[in-house]
Amino acid sequence: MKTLKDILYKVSLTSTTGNMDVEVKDIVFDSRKVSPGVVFVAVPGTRVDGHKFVDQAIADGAKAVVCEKLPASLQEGITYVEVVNAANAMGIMASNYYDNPSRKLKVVAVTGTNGKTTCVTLMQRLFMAMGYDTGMLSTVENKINDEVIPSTHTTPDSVAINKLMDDMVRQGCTHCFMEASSHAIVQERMAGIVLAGAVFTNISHDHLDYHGTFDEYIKAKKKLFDGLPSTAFALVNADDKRGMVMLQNTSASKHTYGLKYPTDFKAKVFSNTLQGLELEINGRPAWFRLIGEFNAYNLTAVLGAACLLEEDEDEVLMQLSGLKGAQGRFEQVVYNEITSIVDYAHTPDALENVLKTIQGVRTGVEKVITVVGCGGNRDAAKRPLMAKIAAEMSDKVILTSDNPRDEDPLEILKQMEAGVNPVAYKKTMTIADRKEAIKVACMSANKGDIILIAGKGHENYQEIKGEKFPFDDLKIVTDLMKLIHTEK
Ligand SMILES: CC(=O)N[C@H]1[C@@H](OP(=O)(O)OP(=O)(O)OC[C@H]2O[C@@H](n3ccc(=O)[nH]c3=O)[C@H](O)[C@@H]2O)O[C@H](CO)[C@@H](O)[C@@H]1O[C@H](C)C(=O)N[C@@H](C)C(=O)N[C@H](CCC(=O)O)C(=O)O
Ligand SMILES: Nc1ncnc2c1ncn2[C@@H]1O[C@H](COP(=O)(O)OP(=O)(O)OP(=O)(O)O)[C@@H](O)[C@H]1O
Ligand SMILES: N[C@H](CCC[C@H](N)C(=O)O)C(=O)O
Ligand SMILES: [Mg+2]
Repeated sequence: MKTLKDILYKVSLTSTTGNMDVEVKDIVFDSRKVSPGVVFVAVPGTRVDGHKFVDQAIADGAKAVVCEKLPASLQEGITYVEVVNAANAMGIMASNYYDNPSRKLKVVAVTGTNGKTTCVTLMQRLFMAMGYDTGMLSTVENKINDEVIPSTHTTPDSVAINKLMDDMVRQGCTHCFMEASSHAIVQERMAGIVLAGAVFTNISHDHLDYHGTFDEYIKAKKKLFDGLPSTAFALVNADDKRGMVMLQNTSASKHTYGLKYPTDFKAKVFSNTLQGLELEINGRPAWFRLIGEFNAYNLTAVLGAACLLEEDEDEVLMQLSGLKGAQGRFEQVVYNEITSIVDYAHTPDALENVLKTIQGVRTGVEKVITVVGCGGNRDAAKRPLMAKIAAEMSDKVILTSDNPRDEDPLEILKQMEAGVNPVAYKKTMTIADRKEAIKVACMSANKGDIILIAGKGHENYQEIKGEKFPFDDLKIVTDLMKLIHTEK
């Protein structure tokens, strides 16, 4: 078992009081999960300050406390460690506790507003297809080879990341592909993780509720690149205005990908249909099962990362060509010649891209019917924008609920409606009940039409006031289509 001194290696300390040789049973940052013998780390949060729970943690058996501010009175027999940044210290401690598993793997992190899950899913499947044992940390699921470990966040907390990576090492994995959300970067969930590479997909409007300004949001993404070691690669989308910004202060080797400018990894779209994408990628023609120009970016990023990990380009392209996209990303069900698409587009940029793709592949006079909502307790500024885009780019729009959480669904919908241009009122309606909204979309569709159900993708719940009720867009639309469109 490791001692407190062992796991504090490389943490910036302000002061220590008590026995540093105390054995550590676990690292815990939630007082409600404390058991005897653990180290409790007090982290200032967005709702409460973890320092408030130090006494509770000790009462429940914590042997040591790591904090940014010492309590007014210290208890006998407890070790107190004062640090500059508790979340950062916790990441380093977690890495030490698990013997730095990220150093035993090639870890590639993908950041950006959209495309992270798609990229890491493709990367993990690609490396599995090429014969490697690999792990993945993503929004949809965490994986160690084929074993699925349910995911609670896009990027787990630092203790969970290290535990998962330790399991990956134990199971013989050589690579781990992970999403780096901006929340995780700001909250130091990846402190102590050694990366072999980082990829930037794009940045657009999201999470301003959390970051405050767009500049702060950009800074959060950039921090990932600023912290890369010189042994790592940094691969960025050169077509995104902020791609080069990410490279400004990195010590890593710098690489670009894109569709528009000369880049290290470059693609051109030959054709884009509901069956797949035909690209010229790094000068070679190749066919892929994914749909939409945005996926041409994702595929090029994946090709780039694999080449920078020194894989053979021909082999990569051959394997990549056979792969399916991630669950809930442009998933299609065709019933009675009506195509229903479930997609996780939950930002204005993603919604616009998906609708552009649909507009690009429609062949005739068929209608595009969009069902979309915006999450509660999340960035409110995207609500009118998403409704505006949906109304402008569809023939019929049904605004509905998407995880209202603690907010009033009707209030969220009012904010969405405010973005709809009056000329589009006629084709827009609001139905708060998401199942009812999908049903009306199915009833309005005729042969050839395309229904887009956006925002929830793989999610199998609707979160209302702290409770998650079962809800699965794909299953609901499939059942409703059969019910409504089976010819009698
Ligand atoms: C806004 C946000 O990111 N919150 C995360 C944050 O919680 P918080 O700062 O609100 O914590 P808090 O409730 O204020 O508590 C502060 C500290 O006191 C501790 N505490 C609290 C209560 C108590 O009784 N005892 C106790 O010890 C808490 O464990 C915590 O350490 O730290 C927690 C522990 O790591 C996270 O679980 C939590 O994620 C919440 C659930 C969440 O919804 N996060 C989302 C926004 C998120 O992280 N999303 C990104 C993806 C976004 C994207 O699409 O790009 C993700 O990576 O998943
Ligand atoms: N490269 C891209 N550029 C723009 N939009 C994209 C891109 N890739 C995917 N999208 C759109 O964004 C949606 C979310 O994609 P994905 O889940 O891969 O992103 P993510 O970054 O992991 O999102 P999250 O932050 O919620 O985890 C997709 O359903 C699709 O509509
Ligand atoms: N990772 C994103 C997912 C949003 C998905 C959407 N369905 C919602 O609930 O708002 C978030 O937590 O903001
Ligand atoms: Mg994701």
